[in-house]
Amino acid sequence: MHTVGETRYNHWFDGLALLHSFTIKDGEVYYRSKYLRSDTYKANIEANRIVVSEFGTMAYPDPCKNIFSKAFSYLSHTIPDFTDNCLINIMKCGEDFYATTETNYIRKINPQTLETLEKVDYRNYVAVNLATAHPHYDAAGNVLNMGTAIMDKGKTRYVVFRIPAAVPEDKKGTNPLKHTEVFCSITSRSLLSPSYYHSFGVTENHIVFLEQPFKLDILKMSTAYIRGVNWASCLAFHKEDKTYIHVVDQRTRKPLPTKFYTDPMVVFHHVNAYEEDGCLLFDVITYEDSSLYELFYLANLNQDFEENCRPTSIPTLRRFAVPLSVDKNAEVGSNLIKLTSTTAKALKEKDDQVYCQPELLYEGLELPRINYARNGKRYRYVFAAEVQWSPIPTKILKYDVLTKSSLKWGEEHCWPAEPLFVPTPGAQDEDDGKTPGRGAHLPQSACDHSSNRDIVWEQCDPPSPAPVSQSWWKQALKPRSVGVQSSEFKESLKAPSLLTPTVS
Ligand SMILES: CC1=C(/C=C/C(C)=C/C=C/C(C)=C/C=O)C(C)(C)CCC1
Ligand SMILES: [Fe+2]
Repeated sequence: MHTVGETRYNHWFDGLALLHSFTIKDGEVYYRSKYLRSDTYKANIEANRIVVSEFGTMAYPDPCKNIFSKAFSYLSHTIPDFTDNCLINIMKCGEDFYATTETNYIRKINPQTLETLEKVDYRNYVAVNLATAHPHYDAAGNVLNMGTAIMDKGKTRYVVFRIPAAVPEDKKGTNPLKHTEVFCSITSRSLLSPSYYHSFGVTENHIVFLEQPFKLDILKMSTAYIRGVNWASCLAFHKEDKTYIHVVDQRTRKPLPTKFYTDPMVVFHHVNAYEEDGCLLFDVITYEDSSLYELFYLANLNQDFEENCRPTSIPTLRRFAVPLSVDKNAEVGSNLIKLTSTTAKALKEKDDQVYCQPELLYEGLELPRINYARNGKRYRYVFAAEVQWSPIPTKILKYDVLTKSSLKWGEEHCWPAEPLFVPTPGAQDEDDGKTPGRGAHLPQSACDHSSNRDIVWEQCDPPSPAPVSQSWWKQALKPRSVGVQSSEFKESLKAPSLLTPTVS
């Protein structure tokens, strides 16, 4: 919902959350939807205008009656209380389902009726101010998620936390969130400008976290209300910085000692990650800058995109490879990746640094999904929305990372959303997601050009060569300087705590 009364949100990531439910049964699909009755929704509807700030829209509570309450209402926002408009994803915790966004709030929902239930503040269970809407699950259903603890006990950290699927026998009936534990944490390079991240990767033994130069400016955030600017303006891409690749060993819960890094980039979605012959490979959708967020201002979306809003970088699937153990005596400049399955490189540098150069897999895709049974493992298929020079997808894509071929589906007057892969119960093949009885016995492979149930997949040309703007390789040739901790970082250590997460 992008308008409330006479007011209108500015950005696509602001709209009031709408829950969707699809039930696929006996060859039919049943659909229902309902607005999430968040506190934000209720306050807006009651005031008949937008009164709670979202990512791209700064809003103020009901007009204040007098100067004192006005001053109070500004001051009370010095520590921002974020929105509970959980518009990004659905998370399963034990038997419970939650609608999620990236703030400290999640909302329990009834998956059958789509009713909105309790509002949960992550900060009651783990000290985080923000958390991703893309948690991971292990085979037992335990949740692994990441959040940022801003200036907590003098430090800003990226915290990996685990919510168990089941509670201990003697605590039966209690909420699994009460048993949340910190799995590990990574100290942010900067106290006042931690990286923004939308997802992270896991393999069977490791966790991959990209500390990218797309950063939140905490000082800007803490003064955003007074300055009347939105949260989006507190995010900035620092093209002069590097992207640090943190790899945590799940067995020791400690980051690997080698400093892995790559060129500056922006990543929203990790597709998958896995281990192969002593290397960790991870596939991500990369951008050269943060222009994606600018594209999604509704004012831009109302115009003719192709004409006015060409993104400066298109979403590109890239594969990175990181060696899990680095020989200290390896020659500087040597490639530590000996795999034949990828052209991604990891170049040894001095001072325990390794520069990673990815392999380009495919250009023009977003909202990636996989068969989640393959998460953290070797896999073959990416299901995604195809996005070329317009952010509105018109096709879904099935990309085969092994053969590097792809199939596309599109139909006139159809605009696909994020494709969700639902495996056939008991399926053996990774891409077996067919409804039994409706062509389920046809062979399944990326080379299958034939009619796939009612869906006609179209075989596609191999990806076109990278356009000139995709300057990864050129940049890779430039000399790279070793990162130093900025004076801002040292200064910030003296600053008082602005956002203190609470744990009870
Ligand atoms: C409200 C709010 C935030 C919201 C972010 C959102 C809503 C991001 C959505 C991202 C999507 C949908 C990405 C898709 O690739 C921040 C910046 C975390 C911090 C400040 C408060
Ligand atoms: Fe996402």
